[in-house]
Amino acid sequence: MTEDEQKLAAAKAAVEHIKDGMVVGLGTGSTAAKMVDLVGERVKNGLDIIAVPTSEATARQAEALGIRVVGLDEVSVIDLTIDGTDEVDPEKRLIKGGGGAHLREKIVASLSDRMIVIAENKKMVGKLGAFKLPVEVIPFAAGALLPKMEALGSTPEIRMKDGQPFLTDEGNQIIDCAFGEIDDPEELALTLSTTPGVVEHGLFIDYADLVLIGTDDGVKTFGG
Ligand SMILES: O=C(CO)[C@H](O)[C@H](O)COP(=O)(O)O
Repeated sequence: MTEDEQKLAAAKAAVEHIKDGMVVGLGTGSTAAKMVDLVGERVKNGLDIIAVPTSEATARQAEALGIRVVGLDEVSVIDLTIDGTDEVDPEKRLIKGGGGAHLREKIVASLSDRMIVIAENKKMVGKLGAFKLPVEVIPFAAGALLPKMEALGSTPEIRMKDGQPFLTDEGNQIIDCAFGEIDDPEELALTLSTTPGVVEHGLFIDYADLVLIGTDDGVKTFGG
């Protein structure tokens, strides 16, 4: 199975959890995009749901597929959010934000009754940190935060796009922090969350309920 096929298999398994009447959070990224396509097919076949997208890109995709999209202020509860990940460890802790959408993704996930994470096999890791941890910061503080990220044990770099700092949907910048291995994700998450200028980091701890991993031997699940 190619990585794309593994992503699709995980996305298919996740979409089966969506039922009529649900408010569904739609993640961001290439795996989430496959899931959104599948949701679009089900909507065309009569599925009645409301969707809360986690990025402008996902909103555009969902709208083009005829999925009813609303903002957070229009729903009182999100029943289920389905999103991709950059890494997931055996305790269902995640690194997200490779696509730069982790701020909205975390807000939507935090307001959801349930989060299903979908990914291809290589995203499953024993220890988080090989993927550079994305840290969203306000542009005013970006340069000043680089030494702080270094002091935490990482090699930080400001994410660039077309020769300019990459800007998130909220107009912030991202510092990608290469840790190699993160020994204590909870402690790092707390430190980052209490650092002035940091808007949100890509560590998702206690967010994922069910993880669906596409593998050559079918979709592996852990959690519930
Ligand atoms: O967190 C994310 C975006 O901010 C994505 O879910 C993550 O980067 C995985 O993306 P992909 O499915 O393209 O590998």
